[in-house]
Amino acid sequence: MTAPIAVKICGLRDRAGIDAAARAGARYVGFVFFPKSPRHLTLEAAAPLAGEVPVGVAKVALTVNADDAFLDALTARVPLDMLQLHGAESPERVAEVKARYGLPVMKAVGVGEASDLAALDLYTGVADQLLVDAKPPRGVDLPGGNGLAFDWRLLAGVTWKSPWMLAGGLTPDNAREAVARTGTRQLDVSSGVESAPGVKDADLIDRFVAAALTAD
Ligand SMILES: O=C(O)c1ccccc1N[C@@H]1O[C@H](COP(=O)(O)O)[C@@H](O)[C@H]1O
Repeated sequence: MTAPIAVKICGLRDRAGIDAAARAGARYVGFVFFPKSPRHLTLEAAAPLAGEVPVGVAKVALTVNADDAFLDALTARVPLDMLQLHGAESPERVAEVKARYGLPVMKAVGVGEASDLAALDLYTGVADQLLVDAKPPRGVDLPGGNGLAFDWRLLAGVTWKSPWMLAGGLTPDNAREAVARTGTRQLDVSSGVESAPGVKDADLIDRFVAAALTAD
């Protein structure tokens, strides 16, 4: 049986964004803990926000090469359902984080060309989920959240044993095409549902989720 399509809205920073994502039918909401990002949240800001997320919507914390001290503080203060590791974390580090915090881990891998896909195999069976994102262009500081897509044709005929999400440059206008071209059952979006960097737009969130959920 084909899994139903699930949507993650990442980079939420306020109650209005959480409400919009939950109302639209998102399955996951993401909070970014990376100071260089326009979507960065402090632990102090994130804790009450995470507490507002309705039951049934998974709260995902995105970190980039975070050390144990930060993850200890994050997991102690913010109620979470999943950790998203979006840096250069090795498979060993993913396994360590999973064991230490007892939370499911999603590992992001940047894809720009066919040879990048091999890295995803290293995390299959180690991470609970894979996140197949666009590789950032050279010189760009953010490892994700750049609103750029990769060539989805690279995924033709590719499958992984672990559940996976597609990310990178998704928008309300290309969500259906992304599902059709890649066969993904999970979509992760940030920039494509914003009116400005870090500012989520309820109408775009609505349109994105509606497009994704009716993509079949
Ligand atoms: O959103 C960010 O600011 C961010 C910062 C650091 C790492 C990842 C980040 N976002 C993730 O990137 C992808 C794609 O985002 P976009 O839709 O292309 O803007 C997504 O997984 C976000 O969770």
